[in-house]
Amino acid sequence: MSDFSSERFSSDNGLRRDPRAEWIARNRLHPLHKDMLLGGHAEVRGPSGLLRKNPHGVGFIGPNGIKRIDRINAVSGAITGKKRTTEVQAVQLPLHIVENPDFYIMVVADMVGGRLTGHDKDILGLAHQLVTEPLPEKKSGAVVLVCFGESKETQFDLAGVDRIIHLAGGAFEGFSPETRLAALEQIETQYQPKHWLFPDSIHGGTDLACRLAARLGERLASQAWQVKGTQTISRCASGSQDILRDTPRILTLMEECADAIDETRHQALPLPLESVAQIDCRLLDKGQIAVDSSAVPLAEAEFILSAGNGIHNWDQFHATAAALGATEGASRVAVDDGFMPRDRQVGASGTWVTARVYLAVGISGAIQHMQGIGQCDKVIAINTDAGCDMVKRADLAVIADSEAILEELAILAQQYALSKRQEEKSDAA
Ligand SMILES: Cc1cc2nc3c(=O)[nH]c(=O)nc-3n(C[C@H](O)[C@H](O)[C@H](O)COP(=O)(O)OP(=O)(O)OC[C@H]3O[C@@H](n4cnc5c(N)ncnc54)[C@H](O)[C@@H]3O)c2cc1C
Repeated sequence: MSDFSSERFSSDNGLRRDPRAEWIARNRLHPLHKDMLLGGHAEVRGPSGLLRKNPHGVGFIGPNGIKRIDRINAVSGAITGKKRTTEVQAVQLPLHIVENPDFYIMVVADMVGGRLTGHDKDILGLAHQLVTEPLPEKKSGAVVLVCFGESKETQFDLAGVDRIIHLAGGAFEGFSPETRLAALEQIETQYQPKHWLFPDSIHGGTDLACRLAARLGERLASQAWQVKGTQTISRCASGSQDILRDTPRILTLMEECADAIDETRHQALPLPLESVAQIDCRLLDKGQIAVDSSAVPLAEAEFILSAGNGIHNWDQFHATAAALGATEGASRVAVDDGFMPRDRQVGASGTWVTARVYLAVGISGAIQHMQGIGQCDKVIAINTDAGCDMVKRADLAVIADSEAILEELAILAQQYALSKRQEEKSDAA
């Protein structure tokens, strides 16, 4: 593997130029050109011997003093995969340390599908605004994430989590508001948080916030979208009016109430919690039931089958999505051509998705599309072009005609469903 340094030291410690590295840096079409830029080389010595600054390179410090980091998965992801981006961020961002916090702000996250949602991240951003608000005495606060059930999140540190209380295990899985409330009461007793922040959402945030407020005998602010110190603005009258009120201790917050954290890393240290009291639950979660996958909003879908310009048989695409139980997505071209509705568009000008599996069929991987799938766990590409950006980004790629692969997929899904039904029948017998 080549060493991409354009400068080397000679035996007498004088600076020696590497003409090959300089040539690669100048030649955009060279296969190693992008690796060189991503290697953190913000400066390259030009042919005249002058140092040339590369404003697009990771690590370049702009005129405003801000260091450029690789924040979108699309560019680096297309070349080196998602992991590379994570590494770059982890190295570049300064660590925010809270030694001995005087107070805590609790953020109770929805964690849909076991990962922080965009909504959760906005609230973590708002929690940091509340922490840094000027206080009469010089006090330091920490943002604590409280989350329940299985977690698949790997980037708590990048989302602004100073401390974390993670309650997993049978009692906290699924719909378990009574045990979760008992845990929140325990946290209240142990840490007396300055604020409790919840997502104003149908995923459990609003429900849990109302239960906690009722249990503590406090009034909460619901649908809050701006919190400025002692004053909070909440939406009311079906979203047609705002009301200004004093900031209470418990708030349910709307999406985009603040910017998510993206300039710092945080410690995400576990915060100890004494054992939660056993309670007799009157609610019993008997598991999930199948829903119509086509009715699931894209932003919440766990498994997306996405169609691009490489789909030529749309009936087959819809049938395969139904057989796989996948939510349908699309590239902008598929939407603009009228094959898919606008609310199914994935990407910069569509929906940013966070699926566990994103299956891109006949999608080339334009930057605008890649921006929308940056948070997906696993990307699978089906494409006839082995060199396209979607194939480079994908964790698994199938280089073949979309129609042939979708046909096989539909057959396999039907066979699986049939064998499941037969198993159930024999179990019942
Ligand atoms: C301001 C702006 C905003 C935009 N926002 C978005 C956005 O939000 N979302 C978005 O998606 N785009 C967006 N775009 C458009 C984007 O730039 C691309 O044009 C678009 O994503 C391309 O869609 P595509 O990959 O489906 O089509 P194409 O680029 O045409 O790619 C089709 C792919 O299908 C493959 N293919 C062809 N035939 C087959 C076959 N039989 N089997 C398998 N594979 C096949 C080809 O190899 C190719 O890779 C935006 C553009 C602009 C300018």
